[in-house]
Amino acid sequence: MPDLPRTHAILAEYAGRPPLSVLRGLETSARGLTEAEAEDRLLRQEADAPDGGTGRLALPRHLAHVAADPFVLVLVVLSAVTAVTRDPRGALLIGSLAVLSSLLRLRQERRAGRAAAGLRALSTTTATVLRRADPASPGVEREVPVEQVVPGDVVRLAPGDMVPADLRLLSSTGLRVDQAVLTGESLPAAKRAAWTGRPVPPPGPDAPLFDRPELCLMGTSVVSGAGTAVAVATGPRTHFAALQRDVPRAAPETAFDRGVRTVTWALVAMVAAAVPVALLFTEPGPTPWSHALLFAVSIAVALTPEMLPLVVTTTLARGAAALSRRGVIVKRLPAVHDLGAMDTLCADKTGTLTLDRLSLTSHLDAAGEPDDEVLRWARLNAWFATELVPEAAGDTMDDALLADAGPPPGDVRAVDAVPFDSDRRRATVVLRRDGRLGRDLLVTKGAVENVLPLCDRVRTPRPSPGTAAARDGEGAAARPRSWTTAGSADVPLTDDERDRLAALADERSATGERLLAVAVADRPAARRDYAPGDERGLTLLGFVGFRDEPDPSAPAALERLAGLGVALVVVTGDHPLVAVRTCRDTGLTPGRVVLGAELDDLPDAALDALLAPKDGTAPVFARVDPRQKARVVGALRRTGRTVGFLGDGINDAPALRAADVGISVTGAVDLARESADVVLADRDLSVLAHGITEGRRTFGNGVKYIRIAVTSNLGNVASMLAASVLLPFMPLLPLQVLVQNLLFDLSQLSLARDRVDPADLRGPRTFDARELARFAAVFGPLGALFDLAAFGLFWWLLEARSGAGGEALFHTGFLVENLLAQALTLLVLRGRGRRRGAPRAARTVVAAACVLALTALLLPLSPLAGPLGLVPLPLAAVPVLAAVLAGYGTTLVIVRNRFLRAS
Ligand SMILES: Nc1ncnc2c1ncn2[C@@H]1O[C@H](COP(=O)(O)OP(=O)(O)OP(=O)(O)O)[C@@H](O)[C@H]1O
Repeated sequence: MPDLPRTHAILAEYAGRPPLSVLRGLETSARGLTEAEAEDRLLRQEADAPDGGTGRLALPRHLAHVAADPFVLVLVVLSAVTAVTRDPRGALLIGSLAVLSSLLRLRQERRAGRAAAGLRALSTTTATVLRRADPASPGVEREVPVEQVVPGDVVRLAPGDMVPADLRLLSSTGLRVDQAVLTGESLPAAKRAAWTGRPVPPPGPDAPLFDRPELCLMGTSVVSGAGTAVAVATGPRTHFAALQRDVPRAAPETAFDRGVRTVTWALVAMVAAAVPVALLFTEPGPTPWSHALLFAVSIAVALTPEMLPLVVTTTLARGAAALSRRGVIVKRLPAVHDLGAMDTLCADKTGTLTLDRLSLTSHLDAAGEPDDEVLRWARLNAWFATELVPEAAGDTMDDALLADAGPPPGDVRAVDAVPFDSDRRRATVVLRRDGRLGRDLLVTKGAVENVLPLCDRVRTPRPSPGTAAARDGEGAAARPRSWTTAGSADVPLTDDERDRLAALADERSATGERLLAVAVADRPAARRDYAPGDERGLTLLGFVGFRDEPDPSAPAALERLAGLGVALVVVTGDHPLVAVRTCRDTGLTPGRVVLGAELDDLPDAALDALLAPKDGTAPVFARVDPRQKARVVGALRRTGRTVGFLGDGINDAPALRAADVGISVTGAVDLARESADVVLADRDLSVLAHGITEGRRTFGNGVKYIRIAVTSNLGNVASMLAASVLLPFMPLLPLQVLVQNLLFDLSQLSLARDRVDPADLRGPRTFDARELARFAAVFGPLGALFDLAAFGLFWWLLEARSGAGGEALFHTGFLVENLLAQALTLLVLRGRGRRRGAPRAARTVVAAACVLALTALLLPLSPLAGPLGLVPLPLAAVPVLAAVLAGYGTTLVIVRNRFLRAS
């Protein structure tokens, strides 16, 4: 794969050349590649990819990764030490354990990987390319998965698109690209294809490529405007891929990662402490030094829940599969858990609290009276904005404006646009009309606060508006009566008038109406591209109003979320009064309303204080831009919350990435879906509630495994250490410790399929290392106590003191008792008990416990008994085992119930 200087050189070569020369160099045309050429290039591209284009780890590399696991390495070392101590059979068995556990993990991870890839494929990002059936045919737009874009493809860019390759622009309108992934710069950069006719010097080897206006690099995304470009480099050959290889960036840590890290470190500390303690305990007496070391290391292994990665992957994969059946696609497996851990959901209001079906409700002049003229200008703006930038952002408003409108008059055309974006909250088109040589007319519509300050004149109301227009018979999209803004009707905008207009807008917003201001400016035609700086000196014409009805299902869904312990924080780009009204209409009690502009002046500490939960209300953030949305999410996380962000727009992407779990919807723009961890088939809060419950179920079973494994291992190790002090020989051979550990771990894999107590689904759940420690501190010693009781009984009853045969008997008795006790532990500690309303254990768990118990009883009679150093138990052992286990089972249930009552 090319390195960074090489990708730089390839792009630099194409950057300075005229478009035609670029197309020739890539052996393509402005009408795109033919299907056959594209297929040919794709085959070559896939053959070239290190993973064969699957995106998954190749088998040998995956195997190497699994084999490098610390626990496997410990087993390998143990096997080597055993071989050195002249026990080849033991060495072979330990070696087989290493191979078995690696293969098991490999199989499970590949299965989970396949399932996750399948789920990701359900929400793939696509690119729009031009392809031709044959060289003579015209280019036709086709949506293809991003991985199928090949060099030479002509790509169309629209707002919300991820740039699918390294591209050289051929044409563009108001294109602005977010390059934060490459530059860290949050403000979008303007891109243009402009070719001056003279070759531009290519960028030097140190000049950053993202500075070049004619290059759009993979990894960046389109914020506004449109463009057509040709792909120069794709996939692993892009500048972004080379950059990643050079400086791999760690993904931000999620709630799930944090939890696993805490538990893992706690266990590593315990293991590290166990080895010297075990050595200390085994040193005296006749035990050879090498055996003592072996025993110490096997104790360390016994303490480690080595199946943790496997159990976690299995439970998550099962959770993800269950979610996909309910229309929730998980793109990153740990997001299943993060969904369950979420305690705060940030969402905008459109489509979450409202139906997202905007309808046009009013068109008013500056006095607040109905005026068709205003509607005509607003429609011209919407029509041409959509024409120039086909998938323009904020198109729900444009759609509503154009719903019953015909085409604009034939003598009007758009020459340029400064497209909508969430920072400016307005859209401008530049129109020319036949016969008006040398004049451009700017038509701007946008949020009242973002348009009014750009106006210095206002068109005064006309008498009996609407009637004249109706008589024109030109239809709603016809040319407005007065094309120029000059004339007696336009007067300078005074401060008093500004205040009055703002008050008028507030009054209507308070009813929930979403208002856009409409303004125009007549100028001498410009000979360059228009930019946001040209939106000034406008004449305000009036307003258009829309309504987005509250979603009738929202109150019930919000109640369900509240019942699950998830608080909603509304974060919207809309007007504060509209936001408050919508909250009230859906049964939410809005707390303090914070505007985006206020947010910028608020230091972190003040923001954190503002976010602290107060009297059941949550603050509402209104008129916030994309960066401010992300800041709110970051602040919530800082205050210890686990935050989900639900959004579908370009303006939501930074917040989706900043959240613990970014949630988007199938119909969202590519950028939003790409930035999300979870994609919902429908933007429906009750679907999300299902997702949260499933996440908690998954988490609940993972936690069960960790609790039971840590507790039981801790108990075992304690009893073995105690026994090694009391006995003149090791209580279990190292190999026996490992076999016992492996059998128990295998049985615990069944927990991935267990039922979960309803109590565990009620609130947000995260790993709680302290709770885990308390649990282990109570149940670990309890297990050890009964193990020691079994020792005592075996000691006297089996007369284990008498010679080597006695040792083997003791080992066998201890191993069998231990495994049977673990089967009981599995069944008892998995839940809260039937009397507390907990569901019965799943059949798989019961079966696993039975298999474990049967294996324990049959192992000493099997052919494996010899290599494992086991002997058949005498009949006298049966009552001992029965008494100890009956006592253990009963005590375990009693203590569990007490423990649960106390916690
Ligand atoms: N097509 C458009 N043309 C002009 N102005 C628009 C257009 N779409 C939206 N606006 C203005 O920009 C504001 C912010 O829009 P943005 O898309 O950031 O958030 P929103 O859709 O209003 O709110 P929400 O966050 O609830 O989805 C809108 O409230 C509106 O005033």
